[in-house]
Amino acid sequence: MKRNESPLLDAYFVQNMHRIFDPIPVPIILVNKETEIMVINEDFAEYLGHTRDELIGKKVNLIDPNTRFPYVFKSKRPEIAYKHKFSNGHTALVHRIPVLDDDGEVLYGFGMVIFDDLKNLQEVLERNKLLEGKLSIYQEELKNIRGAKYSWDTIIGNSLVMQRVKVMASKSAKTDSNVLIMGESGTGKELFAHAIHNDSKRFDGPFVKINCAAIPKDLLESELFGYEEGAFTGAKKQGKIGKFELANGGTIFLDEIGDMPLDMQVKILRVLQEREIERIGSNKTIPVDCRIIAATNRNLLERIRENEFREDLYYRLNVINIEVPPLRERKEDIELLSLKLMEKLSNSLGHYVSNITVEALECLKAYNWPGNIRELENIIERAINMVDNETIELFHLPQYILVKNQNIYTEIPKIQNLKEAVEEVEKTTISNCLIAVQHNKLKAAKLLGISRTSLYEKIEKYKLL
Ligand SMILES: Nc1ncnc2c1ncn2[C@@H]1O[C@H](COP(=O)(O)OP(=O)(O)OP(=O)(O)O)[C@@H](O)[C@H]1O
Repeated sequence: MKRNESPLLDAYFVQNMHRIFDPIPVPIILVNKETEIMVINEDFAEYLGHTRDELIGKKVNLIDPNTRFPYVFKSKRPEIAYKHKFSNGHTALVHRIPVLDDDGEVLYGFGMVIFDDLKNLQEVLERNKLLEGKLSIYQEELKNIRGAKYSWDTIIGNSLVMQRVKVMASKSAKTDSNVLIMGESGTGKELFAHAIHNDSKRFDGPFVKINCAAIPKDLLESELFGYEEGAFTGAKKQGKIGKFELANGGTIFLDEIGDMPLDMQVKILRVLQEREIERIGSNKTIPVDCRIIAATNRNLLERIRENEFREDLYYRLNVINIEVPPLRERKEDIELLSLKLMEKLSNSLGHYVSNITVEALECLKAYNWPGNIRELENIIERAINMVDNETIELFHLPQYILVKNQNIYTEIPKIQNLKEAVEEVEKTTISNCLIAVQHNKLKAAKLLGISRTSLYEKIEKYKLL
């Protein structure tokens, strides 16, 4: 069509344009350069409260005095998502687009209502904002629940053995091989698993932990693999996603793997080999892409000899072996650990304790720590609760540690005058007694063989409240 030819005269063109515009479910209009309405779809005509025949050929400003087509033709720039108030009172979001020829001259104006009621749009936007807000809260929560909490910095210990273990563990973080972490209970195996995940290429994915010893045998399979709707009596109606699926893209930490029942060991082995699972009650296989870190405080070779652990599973898991040493083999770490734990626990208990006496520290170092760092944590927490000022002293430590370390009193003799020494014994005895009877003063006075008044006086004197 030539530029000067009026398209209004071309009924065939208009008819065809209506064929295109009418099925489009948003109001659309095409005006010529004189701003006369050439094409308008049924939706728009209805929106303006007219029939299409009433509108075709009319100057658009007669129908809508607020029209901005003249400005758009002048600027030759499209107006995208502009707010527009129509003469019928509707406020909408509209596009106004000038159609230019090869010389940049205006041919037509194309208009379109993209949102016909701004009040609704506001609601949609607010709902969307609310949903986005909620989503980010849940994503954050999920990250906290499923993410790994600890990094190398949170693993305290500078002893040579710990440095070696950390180097080994950080190397393992750079691979995707299975890792088996061994060590006594409370040595920090879980901390290592978190740190490896956090330092691996999967750090952004989930870190999913399952304690194989804590979950009843019958539930372990459904926890690990999930189940389909109605898979067994008592199953949740909508089914359940298992830990392996949850860990997809991340790491699954199989804690206490040495206590896993033999029948489950077979199933785990299959997942390690096939990298796929089947939910209970389904025979559909689901591929899973997760790294496996297992931990145990058991001697797995012994368990294999006792036919309690599968040898093939052991070798599958034990690609990288990390042995976390017990605390008694790294006593050099006790001071740093105690100070850091004091800092951490003071914060959570809201009672600031920052020092420990040499005697108390020596006593901690002389103990053999069967419960490892978990036990040290408990003892520090207990002491913080007993301390009046900012220093943990010998008598803040539990009796069983003091008894086991009686030799340290002879090894490090402390010269005191007799009055001070008697007072120290008195203070410790009363303090221990009060803890033993949970601060029941009547009971304590009876056990100590003194009057209640005298007990109150001594409590005050030694600030034992
Ligand atoms: N090196 C460390 N630095 C700081 N805290 C530690 C360290 N090792 C262990 N802990 C703390 O000791 C406690 C026990 O650690 P963790 O649960 O990792 O031990 P575990 O070896 O996995 O024990 P279990 O075999 O009983 O599961 C945790 O509270 C942990 O924060």
